[in-house]
Amino acid sequence: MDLLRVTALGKRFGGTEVFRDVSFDVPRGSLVSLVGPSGVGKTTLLHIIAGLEAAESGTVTHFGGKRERPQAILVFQDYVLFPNMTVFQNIAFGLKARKMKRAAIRDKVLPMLGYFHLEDRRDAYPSELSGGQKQRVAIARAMVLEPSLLLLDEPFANLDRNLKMETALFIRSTQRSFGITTICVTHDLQEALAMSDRIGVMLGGSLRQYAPPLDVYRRPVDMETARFLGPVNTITAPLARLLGLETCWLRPEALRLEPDPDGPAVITATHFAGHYLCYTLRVLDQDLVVYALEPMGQPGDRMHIRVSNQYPPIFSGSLPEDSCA
Ligand SMILES: Nc1ncnc2c1ncn2[C@@H]1O[C@H](COP(=O)(O)OP(=O)(O)OP(=O)(O)O)[C@@H](O)[C@H]1O
Repeated sequence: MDLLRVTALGKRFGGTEVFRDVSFDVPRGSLVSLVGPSGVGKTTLLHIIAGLEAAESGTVTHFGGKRERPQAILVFQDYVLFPNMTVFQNIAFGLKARKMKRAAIRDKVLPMLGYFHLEDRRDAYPSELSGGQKQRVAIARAMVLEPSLLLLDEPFANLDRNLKMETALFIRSTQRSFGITTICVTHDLQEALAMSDRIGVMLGGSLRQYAPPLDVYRRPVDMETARFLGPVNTITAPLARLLGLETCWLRPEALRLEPDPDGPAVITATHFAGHYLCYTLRVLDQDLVVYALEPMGQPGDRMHIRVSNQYPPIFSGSLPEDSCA
Protein backbone atom coordinates (compact mmCIF):
# COMPACT_ATOMS: atom_id res chain seq x y z
CA MET A 1 0.00 0.00 0.00
CA ASP A 2 1.73 3.19 -1.15
CA LEU A 3 -0.08 5.38 1.34
CA LEU A 4 0.30 6.85 4.75
CA ARG A 5 -2.98 5.85 6.39
CA VAL A 6 -4.50 7.58 9.37
CA THR A 7 -7.45 5.59 10.73
CA ALA A 8 -10.00 6.70 13.31
CA LEU A 9 -7.55 8.72 15.39
CA GLY A 10 -8.83 10.22 18.62
CA LYS A 11 -7.04 12.34 21.20
CA ARG A 12 -7.86 13.69 24.67
CA PHE A 13 -5.82 15.81 27.03
CA GLY A 14 -7.04 14.94 30.53
CA GLY A 15 -10.81 15.10 30.40
CA THR A 16 -10.95 17.23 27.25
CA GLU A 17 -11.45 15.69 23.84
CA VAL A 18 -9.33 17.42 21.17
CA PHE A 19 -10.54 15.42 18.14
CA ARG A 20 -12.19 12.12 17.33
CA ASP A 21 -12.42 9.69 14.44
CA VAL A 22 -9.90 11.39 12.14
CA SER A 23 -9.18 9.26 9.06
CA PHE A 24 -7.34 10.12 5.86
CA ASP A 25 -4.84 8.69 3.38
CA VAL A 26 -1.77 10.45 2.03
CA PRO A 27 -0.53 8.93 -1.25
CA ARG A 28 3.26 8.67 -1.51
CA GLY A 29 4.81 11.76 -3.08
CA SER A 30 1.82 14.03 -2.42
CA LEU A 31 1.48 17.19 -0.35
CA VAL A 32 -1.38 17.48 2.12
CA SER A 33 -2.20 20.51 4.28
CA LEU A 34 -4.27 20.44 7.45
CA VAL A 35 -6.07 23.72 8.13
CA GLY A 36 -8.47 24.81 10.83
CA PRO A 37 -8.91 27.36 13.59
CA SER A 38 -6.47 27.71 16.45
CA GLY A 39 -6.70 24.97 19.08
CA VAL A 40 -8.53 22.42 16.86
CA GLY A 41 -5.66 19.94 17.23
CA LYS A 42 -3.63 20.29 14.03
CA THR A 43 -0.23 20.28 15.72
CA THR A 44 -1.29 17.45 18.03
CA LEU A 45 -2.30 15.39 14.98
CA LEU A 46 1.06 16.13 13.32
CA HIS A 47 2.89 15.08 16.50
CA ILE A 48 0.94 11.80 16.62
CA ILE A 49 1.88 11.09 12.98
CA ALA A 50 5.52 11.92 13.84
CA GLY A 51 5.39 9.47 16.76
CA LEU A 52 6.04 12.25 19.32
CA GLU A 53 2.65 11.92 20.95
CA ALA A 54 0.40 8.92 21.61
CA ALA A 55 -3.17 8.76 20.32
CA GLU A 56 -6.10 7.73 22.52
CA SER A 57 -7.51 5.57 19.77
CA GLY A 58 -6.88 4.77 16.12
CA THR A 59 -3.75 3.99 14.11
CA VAL A 60 -1.20 5.58 11.79
CA THR A 61 0.22 3.17 9.22
CA HIS A 62 3.26 4.39 7.30
CA PHE A 63 3.34 3.13 3.73
CA GLY A 64 2.31 -0.43 4.11
CA GLY A 65 2.91 -1.47 7.68
CA LYS A 66 4.44 -0.61 11.00
CA ARG A 67 7.44 -2.88 10.53
CA GLU A 68 8.62 -0.86 7.53
CA ARG A 69 8.01 2.42 9.30
CA PRO A 70 10.35 4.84 7.53
CA GLN A 71 11.97 7.98 8.71
CA ALA A 72 9.69 10.96 9.32
CA ILE A 73 11.16 14.40 9.85
CA LEU A 74 9.27 17.17 11.61
CA VAL A 75 10.26 20.76 10.84
CA PHE A 76 9.09 22.94 13.75
CA GLN A 77 7.63 26.35 13.18
CA ASP A 78 10.48 28.20 14.87
CA TYR A 79 13.05 26.48 12.60
CA VAL A 80 15.38 25.38 15.46
CA LEU A 81 18.58 25.98 13.50
CA PHE A 82 21.87 25.50 15.35
CA PRO A 83 22.96 29.08 16.08
CA ASN A 84 26.67 28.30 16.25
CA MET A 85 26.74 26.53 12.88
CA THR A 86 26.86 28.07 9.40
CA VAL A 87 24.18 27.44 6.78
CA PHE A 88 26.37 24.71 5.23
CA GLN A 89 26.96 23.06 8.61
CA ASN A 90 23.29 23.21 9.53
CA ILE A 91 22.27 21.49 6.31
CA ALA A 92 25.12 18.96 6.65
CA PHE A 93 24.32 18.16 10.29
CA GLY A 94 22.09 15.12 9.77
CA LEU A 95 24.43 13.60 7.17
CA LYS A 96 27.40 14.05 9.51
CA ALA A 97 25.43 12.40 12.31
CA ARG A 98 24.97 9.45 9.95
CA LYS A 99 28.76 9.27 9.69
CA MET A 100 28.76 10.11 6.00
CA LYS A 101 32.21 10.96 4.52
CA ARG A 102 33.11 14.64 4.01
CA ALA A 103 33.23 14.43 0.22
CA ALA A 104 29.86 12.69 0.10
CA ILE A 105 28.38 15.35 2.41
CA ARG A 106 29.66 18.11 0.08
CA ASP A 107 28.14 16.30 -2.90
CA LYS A 108 24.76 16.29 -1.18
CA VAL A 109 24.80 19.74 0.44
CA LEU A 110 26.14 21.85 -2.46
CA PRO A 111 23.21 21.08 -4.81
CA MET A 112 20.84 21.82 -1.92
CA LEU A 113 22.43 25.24 -1.44
CA GLY A 114 21.86 25.91 -5.13
CA TYR A 115 18.34 24.58 -5.15
CA PHE A 116 17.33 26.62 -2.11
CA HIS A 117 19.06 29.83 -3.38
CA LEU A 118 21.48 29.83 -0.46
CA GLU A 119 24.87 29.59 -2.27
CA ASP A 120 25.96 33.07 -1.27
CA ARG A 121 24.83 32.50 2.34
CA ARG A 122 26.64 29.18 2.86
CA ASP A 123 29.03 30.60 5.50
CA ALA A 124 26.45 32.80 7.26
CA TYR A 125 25.16 32.03 10.75
CA PRO A 126 21.39 31.82 11.46
CA SER A 127 21.42 35.22 13.22
CA GLU A 128 22.58 36.76 9.92
CA LEU A 129 19.71 35.30 7.88
CA SER A 130 16.27 36.66 7.01
CA GLY A 131 13.17 34.75 8.12
CA GLY A 132 12.70 33.35 4.62
CA GLN A 133 16.33 32.22 4.42
CA LYS A 134 16.10 30.51 7.83
CA GLN A 135 12.98 28.73 6.66
CA ARG A 136 14.73 27.54 3.51
CA VAL A 137 17.71 26.25 5.57
CA ALA A 138 15.32 24.35 7.88
CA ILE A 139 13.57 22.70 4.94
CA ALA A 140 16.84 22.01 3.06
CA ARG A 141 18.27 20.42 6.22
CA ALA A 142 15.28 18.09 6.35
CA MET A 143 15.14 17.34 2.61
CA VAL A 144 18.86 16.53 2.29
CA LEU A 145 18.17 13.42 4.40
CA GLU A 146 15.61 12.29 1.79
CA PRO A 147 12.99 11.40 4.39
CA SER A 148 10.05 9.37 3.23
CA LEU A 149 7.79 11.74 5.17
CA LEU A 150 8.26 15.45 5.80
CA LEU A 151 6.04 17.10 8.43
CA LEU A 152 5.91 20.90 8.40
CA ASP A 153 4.44 22.73 11.39
CA GLU A 154 3.32 26.26 10.41
CA PRO A 155 6.03 26.79 7.76
CA PHE A 156 4.85 30.35 7.03
CA ALA A 157 4.32 31.51 10.61
CA ASN A 158 7.35 33.77 10.85
CA LEU A 159 7.39 35.08 7.30
CA ASP A 160 6.39 38.47 5.93
CA ARG A 161 3.08 38.50 4.10
CA ASN A 162 4.75 38.79 0.68
CA LEU A 163 7.16 35.92 1.38
CA LYS A 164 4.44 33.45 2.36
CA MET A 165 3.13 32.64 -1.10
CA GLU A 166 6.64 32.57 -2.58
CA THR A 167 7.68 30.07 0.12
CA ALA A 168 4.54 27.98 -0.42
CA LEU A 169 5.22 27.66 -4.15
CA PHE A 170 8.86 26.91 -3.37
CA ILE A 171 7.89 24.13 -0.94
CA ARG A 172 5.59 22.77 -3.63
CA SER A 173 8.24 22.70 -6.33
CA THR A 174 10.97 21.19 -4.11
CA GLN A 175 8.56 18.65 -2.66
CA ARG A 176 7.63 17.62 -6.21
CA SER A 177 11.22 17.52 -7.46
CA PHE A 178 12.33 15.35 -4.55
CA GLY A 179 9.10 13.33 -4.48
CA ILE A 180 8.86 13.70 -0.71
CA THR A 181 5.49 12.94 0.88
CA THR A 182 4.67 16.03 2.92
CA ILE A 183 2.05 16.91 5.52
CA CYS A 184 1.81 20.55 6.48
CA VAL A 185 -0.15 22.19 9.28
CA THR A 186 -0.89 25.87 8.68
CA HIS A 187 -3.07 28.88 9.47
CA ASP A 188 -2.30 30.32 6.06
CA LEU A 189 -5.23 29.25 3.98
CA GLN A 190 -4.26 30.90 0.68
CA GLU A 191 -0.85 29.24 0.79
CA ALA A 192 -2.35 25.86 1.70
CA LEU A 193 -4.83 26.11 -1.18
CA ALA A 194 -2.06 27.07 -3.61
CA MET A 195 0.43 24.33 -2.83
CA SER A 196 -1.50 21.23 -1.75
CA ASP A 197 -2.79 18.14 -3.54
CA ARG A 198 -5.34 17.78 -0.77
CA ILE A 199 -6.62 19.93 2.05
CA GLY A 200 -7.93 18.57 5.34
CA VAL A 201 -10.29 20.97 7.11
CA MET A 202 -10.42 20.38 10.87
CA LEU A 203 -13.41 21.96 12.59
CA GLY A 204 -15.13 21.29 15.90
CA GLY A 205 -13.10 18.22 16.86
CA SER A 206 -13.25 16.33 13.57
CA LEU A 207 -11.81 16.26 10.07
CA ARG A 208 -14.79 17.80 8.32
CA GLN A 209 -13.56 17.50 4.74
CA TYR A 210 -10.54 16.03 2.97
CA ALA A 211 -10.34 16.75 -0.75
CA PRO A 212 -8.43 18.68 -3.46
CA PRO A 213 -8.36 22.43 -2.68
CA LEU A 214 -10.71 23.49 -5.46
CA ASP A 215 -13.27 20.85 -4.45
CA VAL A 216 -13.24 22.03 -0.83
CA TYR A 217 -13.63 25.63 -1.98
CA ARG A 218 -16.34 25.00 -4.55
CA ARG A 219 -18.07 21.97 -3.02
CA PRO A 220 -17.72 22.29 0.75
CA VAL A 221 -19.53 19.67 2.82
CA ASP A 222 -21.34 22.20 5.01
CA MET A 223 -21.73 25.91 5.66
CA GLU A 224 -19.12 26.08 8.42
CA THR A 225 -16.50 24.57 6.11
CA ALA A 226 -17.65 26.87 3.29
CA ARG A 227 -17.23 29.95 5.47
CA PHE A 228 -13.88 28.78 6.81
CA LEU A 229 -12.59 28.73 3.23
CA GLY A 230 -13.89 32.22 2.36
CA PRO A 231 -16.92 34.52 2.09
CA VAL A 232 -20.28 33.05 1.11
CA ASN A 233 -23.23 35.08 -0.21
CA THR A 234 -26.63 33.81 0.92
CA ILE A 235 -29.13 34.44 -1.86
CA THR A 236 -32.54 34.36 -0.17
CA ALA A 237 -35.84 34.24 -2.08
CA PRO A 238 -36.41 37.96 -2.95
CA LEU A 239 -32.82 38.42 -4.12
CA ALA A 240 -32.88 35.08 -5.93
CA ARG A 241 -35.94 36.30 -7.90
CA LEU A 242 -34.15 39.53 -8.76
CA LEU A 243 -31.12 37.61 -10.04
CA GLY A 244 -33.15 34.94 -11.83
CA LEU A 245 -31.94 32.14 -9.53
CA GLU A 246 -33.34 29.76 -6.97
CA THR A 247 -32.36 30.17 -3.31
CA CYS A 248 -28.64 29.39 -3.12
CA TRP A 249 -25.20 30.22 -1.76
CA LEU A 250 -22.60 31.78 -4.01
CA ARG A 251 -18.92 32.63 -3.68
CA PRO A 252 -18.10 36.32 -4.35
CA GLU A 253 -16.53 35.53 -7.72
CA ALA A 254 -19.85 34.14 -9.01
CA LEU A 255 -21.27 37.68 -9.08
CA ARG A 256 -20.39 40.49 -11.51
CA LEU A 257 -20.93 44.21 -11.07
CA GLU A 258 -21.91 46.75 -13.71
CA PRO A 259 -22.14 50.45 -12.86
CA ASP A 260 -25.80 51.45 -13.31
CA PRO A 261 -27.40 54.58 -11.79
CA ASP A 262 -30.74 52.69 -11.71
CA GLY A 263 -29.24 49.42 -10.39
CA PRO A 264 -30.75 47.78 -7.28
CA ALA A 265 -27.47 47.42 -5.32
CA VAL A 266 -25.47 50.14 -3.54
CA ILE A 267 -21.76 49.85 -2.72
CA THR A 268 -21.32 50.21 1.05
CA ALA A 269 -17.59 49.46 1.34
CA THR A 270 -14.61 48.58 -0.82
CA HIS A 271 -10.99 47.59 -0.27
CA PHE A 272 -8.08 46.53 -2.43
CA ALA A 273 -7.14 42.94 -1.53
CA GLY A 274 -3.85 42.73 -3.45
CA HIS A 275 -4.86 41.10 -6.74
CA TYR A 276 -8.49 42.13 -6.78
CA LEU A 277 -10.96 44.62 -5.32
CA CYS A 278 -13.46 43.49 -2.73
CA TYR A 279 -16.86 45.23 -2.69
CA THR A 280 -19.61 44.99 -0.11
CA LEU A 281 -23.04 45.93 -1.44
CA ARG A 282 -26.49 46.34 0.04
CA VAL A 283 -29.40 45.02 -1.99
CA LEU A 284 -32.95 44.19 -0.85
CA ASP A 285 -31.88 44.43 2.82
CA GLN A 286 -29.03 41.98 2.28
CA ASP A 287 -25.27 42.38 2.17
CA LEU A 288 -23.32 40.83 -0.68
CA VAL A 289 -19.57 40.44 -1.17
CA VAL A 290 -18.35 40.69 -4.77
CA TYR A 291 -14.79 40.61 -6.18
CA ALA A 292 -13.72 42.59 -9.24
CA LEU A 293 -10.43 42.88 -11.10
CA GLU A 294 -11.17 46.46 -12.23
CA PRO A 295 -12.37 49.41 -10.12
CA MET A 296 -16.18 49.52 -10.32
CA GLY A 297 -17.12 52.47 -8.13
CA GLN A 298 -17.15 54.10 -4.73
CA PRO A 299 -19.38 53.69 -1.66
CA GLY A 300 -22.78 55.14 -2.52
CA ASP A 301 -22.59 54.19 -6.23
CA ARG A 302 -25.43 52.06 -7.61
CA MET A 303 -24.70 48.79 -9.41
CA HIS A 304 -26.44 46.18 -11.49
CA ILE A 305 -25.56 42.60 -10.44
CA ARG A 306 -25.19 39.71 -12.85
CA VAL A 307 -24.56 36.05 -12.07
CA SER A 308 -21.68 34.27 -13.80
CA ASN A 309 -22.58 30.75 -14.89
CA GLN A 310 -18.89 29.87 -14.73
CA TYR A 311 -19.23 29.46 -10.96
CA PRO A 312 -22.14 27.24 -9.96
CA PRO A 313 -23.60 27.77 -6.47
CA ILE A 314 -21.76 26.00 -3.65
CA PHE A 315 -25.19 24.96 -2.30
CA SER A 316 -28.70 25.45 -3.60
CA GLY A 317 -32.20 24.58 -2.41
CA SER A 318 -33.57 25.12 1.09
CA LEU A 319 -31.57 27.08 3.63
CA PRO A 320 -29.58 24.99 6.14
CA GLU A 321 -29.91 25.99 9.80
CA ASP A 322 -26.52 27.73 10.07
CA SER A 323 -27.06 29.81 6.93
CA CYS A 324 -27.50 33.28 8.42
CA ALA A 325 -25.52 35.69 6.23
N1 LIG B 1 0.42 18.78 26.21
C1 LIG B 1 -0.81 19.27 26.30
N2 LIG B 1 -1.52 19.16 27.44
C2 LIG B 1 -2.78 19.62 27.55
N3 LIG B 1 -3.45 20.23 26.53
C3 LIG B 1 -2.78 20.38 25.38
C4 LIG B 1 -1.44 19.92 25.18
N4 LIG B 1 -1.06 20.20 23.92
C5 LIG B 1 -2.11 20.82 23.33
N5 LIG B 1 -3.14 20.92 24.20
C6 LIG B 1 -4.48 21.49 23.91
O1 LIG B 1 -5.04 20.73 22.85
C7 LIG B 1 -5.72 21.57 21.93
C8 LIG B 1 -5.14 21.42 20.53
O2 LIG B 1 -3.84 21.98 20.48
P1 LIG B 1 -3.01 22.06 19.13
O3 LIG B 1 -1.73 22.79 19.41
O4 LIG B 1 -2.89 20.71 18.53
O5 LIG B 1 -3.99 22.93 18.22
P2 LIG B 1 -3.68 23.64 16.84
O6 LIG B 1 -4.87 23.40 15.98
O7 LIG B 1 -2.36 23.20 16.31
O8 LIG B 1 -3.62 25.15 17.32
P3 LIG B 1 -2.76 26.35 16.71
O9 LIG B 1 -3.26 26.54 15.32
O10 LIG B 1 -3.09 27.49 17.63
O11 LIG B 1 -1.31 25.94 16.78
C9 LIG B 1 -5.59 22.98 22.49
O12 LIG B 1 -6.76 23.28 23.21
C10 LIG B 1 -4.40 22.91 23.40
O13 LIG B 1 -4.49 23.85 24.44
